[in-house]
Amino acid sequence: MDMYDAPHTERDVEQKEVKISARGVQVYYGETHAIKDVDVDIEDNTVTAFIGPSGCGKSTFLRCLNRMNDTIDIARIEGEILIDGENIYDKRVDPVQLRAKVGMVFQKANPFPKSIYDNVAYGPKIHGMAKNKAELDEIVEKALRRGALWDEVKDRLDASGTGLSGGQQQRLCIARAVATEPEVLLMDEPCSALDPIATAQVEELIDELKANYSVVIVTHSMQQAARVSQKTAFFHLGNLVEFDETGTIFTNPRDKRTESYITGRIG
Ligand SMILES: Nc1ncnc2c1ncn2[C@@H]1O[C@H](COP(=O)(O)OP(=O)(O)OP(=O)(O)O)[C@@H](O)[C@H]1O
Repeated sequence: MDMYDAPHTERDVEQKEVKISARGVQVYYGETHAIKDVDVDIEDNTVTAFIGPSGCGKSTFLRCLNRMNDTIDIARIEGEILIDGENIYDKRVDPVQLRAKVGMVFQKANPFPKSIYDNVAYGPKIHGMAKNKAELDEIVEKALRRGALWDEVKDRLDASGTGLSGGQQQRLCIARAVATEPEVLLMDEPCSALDPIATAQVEELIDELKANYSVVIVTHSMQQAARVSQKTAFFHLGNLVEFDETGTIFTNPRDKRTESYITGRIG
């Protein structure tokens, strides 16, 4: 085979814009050095998976991306994280505004004990996104559609969010997160409490969300990382060991530690 017959190569992989740039990030919890000098560029319109053995720092690093670690007294962060070129740790950045731009979905669905409508309307209300009820209705409908939940709840928007099934609650939390028009969505093991059918629905939704957001997902399931992500970062003992196309990480990793993890020898 000569070069003209060469199969599609990496050059054909579409280059997306960098949304988040981390440089020299260190995180300490008291004496524990949880994240060690991490550099990474996370792209827009891409699902990026963080994988690695328990305690390797995946959630810690995820929480750095919307300053959720600020809420942990003993946590100390060094280095720079830029979103659209702006350092999110700059003193002028308001963490509340930042978290509207960088939404988060947690392991366990945590709807407020309020109606489905109010769960989604809450963020847009506090951020003054709607001038009147009609505009708020529109925002709520759009967010519930983005959360792939609208058809299931449109006739019972006044019912309590906590009365939905686990999978529906998680999609409600995704709808709540997208209602404030974020640009980045962070998901910390969003399917770990869901059954296989609800997991498949949420995974399908994650795939759709990448059209509008940069999505970063922490997962313990390598199958899930392989199914939903285009880029994968492998963490080990606080180090970002390898970051590449998901296909490369799972079929041709460069580092022995990555190989051991994906073949089940560590973790
Ligand atoms: N709030 C905290 N206070 C003190 N230490 C913490 C805190 N959160 C995490 N750590 C420590 O930081 C390290 C990284 O933890 P982290 O939860 O980020 O790992 P992880 O890869 O997400 O783990 P898992 O897969 O088990 O959720 C661990 O040593 C953990 O014990």
